[in-house]
Amino acid sequence: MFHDDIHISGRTSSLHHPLHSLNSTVWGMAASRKIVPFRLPPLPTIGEIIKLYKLRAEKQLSQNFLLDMRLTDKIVRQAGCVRDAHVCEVGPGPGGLTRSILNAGAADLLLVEKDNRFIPGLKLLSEVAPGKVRIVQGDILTYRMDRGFPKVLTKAWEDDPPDLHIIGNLPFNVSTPLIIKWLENISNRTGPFVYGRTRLTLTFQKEVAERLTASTSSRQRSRLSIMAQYLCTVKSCFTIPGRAFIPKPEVDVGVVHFTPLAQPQIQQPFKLVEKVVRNVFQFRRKHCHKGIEMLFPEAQRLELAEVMMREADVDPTLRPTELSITDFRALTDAYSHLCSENPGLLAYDFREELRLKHLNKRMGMTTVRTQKTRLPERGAEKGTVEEAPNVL
Ligand SMILES: C[S@@+](CC[C@H](N)C(=O)[O-])C[C@H]1O[C@@H](n2cnc3c(N)ncnc32)[C@H](O)[C@@H]1O
Repeated sequence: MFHDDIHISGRTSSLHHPLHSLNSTVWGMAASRKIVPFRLPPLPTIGEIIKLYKLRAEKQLSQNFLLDMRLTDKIVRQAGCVRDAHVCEVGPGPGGLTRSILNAGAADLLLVEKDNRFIPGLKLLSEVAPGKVRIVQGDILTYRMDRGFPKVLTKAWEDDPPDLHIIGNLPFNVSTPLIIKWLENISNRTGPFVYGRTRLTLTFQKEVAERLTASTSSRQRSRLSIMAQYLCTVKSCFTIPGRAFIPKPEVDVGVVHFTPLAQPQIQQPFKLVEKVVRNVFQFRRKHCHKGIEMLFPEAQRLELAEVMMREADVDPTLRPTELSITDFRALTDAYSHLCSENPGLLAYDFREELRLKHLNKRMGMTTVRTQKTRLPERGAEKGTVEEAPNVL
C-alpha cells in the first residue's frame, strides 16, 4: 500500500452477495505482467441497486448512477490510454464506471467513495481483479491524494503528464468545489499534482461544463472559465442527456477533460488571480473597469484603478466576458505590482468596507470609517480572499 489513509483493502467474505454471479470476461494484466483473464461481476440492475443499497431516489443525495456501459466506456476513452496506468476514480457508487476502467486495462485503481453502502459491491470488484483495486471510504474533498500513489510515478512538471488519471462522475454539489480545489492544487503543484500534470476526466452539470470551456466573448464566459483555462487545457468531451442516469437529474451532464499546462498562462499566486477575476466578473454586464475599481479602497478607487488599467493596457470599456486570458494576465500583473507598492492592498476587500459602513449605520454613527490602503489588522484578516464564495 502506498499510503496510510486506506480504510478498506481488497478482500471480503461476502461471496454469496447477489452481485457475485460472474458472467462477463475481460482481460487484465496480472502482477506477473502476463496477460490473464479476469471476470467482473455484472452491473447490478436498477431494482437491485435500489434494494441492495436501500436507496431512495432522493434528490438531496445527488446520486445519479450511470449504468449504461457504452456511456461509461465512452467516458473512460476521453481520459486517454489508461492501459497499465494508475487511476483514481472518485465516487464509484455501484461501479459502472469502475468496470469500464478495469475493462480498459488499468493496472492500479484507487476508489474513493464516501457512502459506505457501496463498499461491499466494490469489494466484490476488487476480488475479481486481484491486486488492482484499492478502496478508500472517505471524502474526496479531504482525501490526501498526494499520498495515494507511489512516488516513482512522479514526472517533472514540464515533462509529459504522469501515468495517472483521475476519473469521476460526482454529484454536482461536489464536482464544482472539487475542481476549484484542484485548480488551486495545480497552481501550487500539491494534492494530485505532486506527481506532475495529472489529467482529470470529470462530469459536471452541463451549464458548468459550458462555463469551464467557454471562450472569449461567449455567453457562458465566467470566473470559472478564466480560472480553469489559465491553468489547464480544458476540453469539452460530450454531453450525456439527463435521462441516461438513474434517477434522472433535472439537467444534462457534460464530460470535461483537463490537462494542466506546463506553463500556466498567468504567473501569479492563485489567490491573487482569483481575487482579480472575481472582482472583474461581479459586474458581468458593465464595463470591466467597474469591477476593477472595487479592488481598491474608496479613497483611492478611481486613481488606482486608472493606474492599473493603464499599466495593463486593457480597454476599460470591454465587458468582463470579452476579456481574454492575456488581458487577465496583464491585469493580474499590474495588480500584483500595485500590491507590492501598497502594503495592505492585497488584503483589502470592498465587501468588508461595505459591511463596516452598514454596521456603522445600524449603530447610528454619523461618521463612517472606511478602509485606507494600509488596513487595520482585524479588518485585513476578515477581508481576505480566503473567505470568498466559490469561483463560478
Ligand atoms: C453521481 S453518483 C455516481 C456514481 C457512479 N460513479 C456512477 O457513475 O454511477 C456520485 C457518487 O459519488 C459519491 N460521493 C458523493 N460525494 C462524495 C465525496 N465527497 N467523496 C467521495 N465520494 C462521494 C456518492 O456516494 C456516489 O456514489
